[in-house]
Amino acid sequence: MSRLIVVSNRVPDPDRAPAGGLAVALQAALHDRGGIWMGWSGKSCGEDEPGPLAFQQQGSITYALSDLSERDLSEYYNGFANSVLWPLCHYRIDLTDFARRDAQGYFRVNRFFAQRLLPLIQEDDLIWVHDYHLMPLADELRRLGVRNRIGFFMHIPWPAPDVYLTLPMGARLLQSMTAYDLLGFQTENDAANFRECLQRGELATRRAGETDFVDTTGRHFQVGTFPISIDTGNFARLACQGVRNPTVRKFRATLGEQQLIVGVDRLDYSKGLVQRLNGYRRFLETQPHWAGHVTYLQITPKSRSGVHEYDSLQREVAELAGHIGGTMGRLDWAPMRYVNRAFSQQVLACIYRMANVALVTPLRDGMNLVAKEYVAAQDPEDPGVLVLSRFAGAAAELGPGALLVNPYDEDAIAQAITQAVSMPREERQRRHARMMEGLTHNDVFHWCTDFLGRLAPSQVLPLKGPPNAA
Ligand SMILES: O=P(O)(O)OC[C@H]1O[C@H](O[C@H]2O[C@H](CO)[C@@H](O)[C@H](O)[C@H]2O)[C@H](O)[C@@H](O)[C@@H]1O
Ligand SMILES: O=c1ccn([C@@H]2O[C@H](COP(=O)(O)OP(=O)(O)O)[C@@H](O)[C@H]2O)c(=O)[nH]1
Repeated sequence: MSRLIVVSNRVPDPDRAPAGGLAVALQAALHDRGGIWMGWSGKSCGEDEPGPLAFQQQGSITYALSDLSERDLSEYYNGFANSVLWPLCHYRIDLTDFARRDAQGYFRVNRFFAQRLLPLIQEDDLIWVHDYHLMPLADELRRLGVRNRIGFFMHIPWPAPDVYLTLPMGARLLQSMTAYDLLGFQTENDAANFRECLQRGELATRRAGETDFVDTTGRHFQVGTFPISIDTGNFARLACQGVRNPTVRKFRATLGEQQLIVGVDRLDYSKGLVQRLNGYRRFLETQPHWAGHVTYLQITPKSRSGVHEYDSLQREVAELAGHIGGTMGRLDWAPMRYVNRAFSQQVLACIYRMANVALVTPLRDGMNLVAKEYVAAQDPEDPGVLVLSRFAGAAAELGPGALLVNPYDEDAIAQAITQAVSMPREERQRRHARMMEGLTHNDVFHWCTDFLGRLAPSQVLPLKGPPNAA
C-alpha cells in the first residue's frame, strides 16, 4: 500500500489527542499507511521569511509544518481565502473583498507549499489536499513535475455557476483544479455546481456518466460526492461517559426542570446566528407560556478575528443576546446564555445529550458536523430534536429525521422550536432512529476509505477506526 500525504492549511497539534472526526480519520489513514501531514504551523514569522519546515514524528506519521509571514497570512489566509473564497462559496457576494494583491499572495503561498512538499514526495505516494485554501496546489505540483495521484476535498459549498463566475481570476483558479485526479464535494448539489462551472468555462468535457471528465489537454479526472461525517461510535460513547465531568454536572444543576435548547457554532456570518436568535425571541413572544420552562445555550467560540466582518459580527450577536436577556428575562429566569469560548468534545457531547433541542441553522454550510454530533450523542430512548437548516450539507442525509427550516425565516425557526419542545417521545424516537441509521453506516472512516478508494482503487483497505480501537 502506498504512503499517504495529507496537505491542509490547519494541521492538528501533533502533541495532543486529535479533536474532531476529521483529524481522527485522517490520522487513522496516515497511521495505517505511514505518511506525512503537511500544512501551516499556526504561527507567524512576522516580517521574516519562513524558516525550514519543522518535522515532528508520531509513530508512522510525520508532521511537516511551515510558519507563514505576516504578509502571507494577510494576503493568503485573511485575504483571498477568508475574505473572498469563503464569502463567495457561502453565497455572500456582497461580502467578498477582492484585491488582486491578495489573489497573487494566495497563488504565491500555494506555490511555496508545493516547493516545500516536493522533496518529501516519493514515487507512488498518494496526495490528498484539503479545502479552499489550497485549490491550486496540484497545479503547482504538476508544474514541478509531480505525476502522483492527487485528490482534493472541498469542505465548504461550491456555489452556483452565476455566483462563482463573479470571481475575478475565477477561470484561472478553476482551470488549475483540473490538475487533480479526483475532486470531492460534500453534496450532489456542490458537485453539480462544480461540473457546470467546468462545462460553462469550456475547461473540460464530460465522458460517459456523471463523474468522469477530460480536460483540454486530454487528462482524465473525476468529480464525486463524499459527504464527510464523524466518528459516530466514539461520539456516542463520549456522550454516555460525560455525566461524571464536574463542569457538566454543575451546568446540569443550573437547569432544574427547564428544557435545554443548544446551538454550537464558530462565530461566523455563515452560521445564521442573528436570524436564529431573532427566531428564538419570536418563539418566546408567540409562546409566552414557555417562559421559565426553556433555556437557550449558544456556544460560540470566536474565529478569524483578523477579518473585519467577524469583528463586527461579534458585537452584533453579543448585543442581540443581551437584548433578549434584557427584554424577555425575569428576576428568576434568564432566557439565554451566550458563551464565547470553546469546549472540549467531551463536554460538548454531554451538553448535546442533555439538550432537548439543537438549533443548527446556518445560512449555508459545507456539511456542519455539529448536526451529526448532536444526533450521535442522543439517548435513543429519549432523544432530542434537531432543527436543521435546509442549506446545510448535513440536510441531504439528516433531512428525513430533522425539522428542516429556511434559516432566513425567523417565524419558521420559531415554529420549529415550538414543534420541537412539544414533540411526543415516540415521534422523537422515530426521527432519531432514521438519522442514526445513516450516521452509523456513513461515519468518518467510511468517508475516508471511500475517497481514497476512488483515488487509488487498486490499493485501499477499509479503515475500521482509530489506531488504538479494538
Ligand atoms: O481554520 P479556521 O479558519 O479557524 O476555520 C475552521 C474550519 O472551518 C471550515 O469547516 C468546514 O469543514 C467542515 C468539515 O468538513 C464542515 O462540516 C463545515 O461545514 C465547513 O465549514 C473550513 O472548511 C476548515 O478548513 C477550517 O479549518
Ligand atoms: O466549543 C467548541 C465548538 C465547536 N467544536 C467543534 O468544532 C467542529 C465544528 O465543525 P462544523 O462542521 O460544525 O463547522 P465549522 O466550524 O467547521 O464550519 C465540531 O466538530 C465541533 O464539535 C468544539 O470542539 N468545541
